[in-house]
Amino acid sequence: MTLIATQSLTKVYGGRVTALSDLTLSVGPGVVGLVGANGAGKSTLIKLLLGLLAPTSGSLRVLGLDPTTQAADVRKRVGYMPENDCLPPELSAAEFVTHLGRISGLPRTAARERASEALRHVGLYEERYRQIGGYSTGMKQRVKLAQALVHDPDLLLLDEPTNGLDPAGRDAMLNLIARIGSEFGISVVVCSHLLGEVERICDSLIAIDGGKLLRSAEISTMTTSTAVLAVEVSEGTDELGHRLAAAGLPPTREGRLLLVPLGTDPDTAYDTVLATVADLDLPLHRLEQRRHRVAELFAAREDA
Ligand SMILES: Nc1ncnc2c1ncn2[C@@H]1O[C@H](COP(=O)(O)OP(=O)(O)OP(=O)(O)O)[C@@H](O)[C@H]1O
Repeated sequence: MTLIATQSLTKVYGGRVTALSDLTLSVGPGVVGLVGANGAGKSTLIKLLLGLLAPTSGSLRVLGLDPTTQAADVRKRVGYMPENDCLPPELSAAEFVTHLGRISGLPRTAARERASEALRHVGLYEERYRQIGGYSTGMKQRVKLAQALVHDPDLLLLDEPTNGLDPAGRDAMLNLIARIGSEFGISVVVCSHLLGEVERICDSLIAIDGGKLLRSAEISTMTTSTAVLAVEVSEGTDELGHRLAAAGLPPTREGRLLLVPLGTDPDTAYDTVLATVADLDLPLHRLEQRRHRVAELFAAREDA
């Protein structure tokens, strides 16, 4: 099932600044990380998906709808958490989220109930009648998340939800987003300039750079295909390296470790390593499987 599809999507601001260039991508259900450096074009893409901006050229679909001509329908089914602080300090969270529920078309009582529910989900139920102006940054981010959830959307677009949070606050926010994805079955696109931060909660990643698609893939395929076996022997490291290379498993050296690519048949590779160590009668000190972190894969690609 495709939730978001873009075809050669291009956005040029004021005839001069190309924010997105010929972007073609397809997003399925789950928690999807949209990562890229500041200025990569993430916010622009989100605004196009919501119909807040019109593309310069190309086309896009969100839940099968065209945001350029069906923006109101898109926004009924999509929740949006903007990057910037946009909260009225004098209102309570309950008033504000109820108000946005009303704007989304909910009747008064339903809006109030849904607002309480959304604020409960984000952990602000107890504090919901306090003025937002007195909230911490973490609490304000949660109010922004609650207002995106109030109308029970099918898809959430979250623009830098961890902005301004300390490490503990970032962790809590990411856990909350992961929970929304798994418990409520809502698909989530979460924008971040910190790849290492979002990768742990995402099912797939889309990386953009300078408005162009860098890479789009499921996290599992990115990590498993590049797993390595780290082998450390107390002596005979060079000899073991040569023998493994001759056996079709050329390792790379990292200090005292040999990193052996496990490739597409990890069981056979594992057996070959063990057999070679035994054959050479070397004292095996360490043998562990390592997964690359996704950030390392992107870095490796950029170096290539
Ligand atoms: N309204 C605008 N007018 C002109 N240029 C713009 C406008 N909005 C964004 N840009 C430019 O478009 C490019 C992409 O910006 P965008 O905000 O989409 O990136 P981003 O990846 O979301 O970055 P950030 O995380 O810093 O917001 C940048 O060069 C930015 O300066």
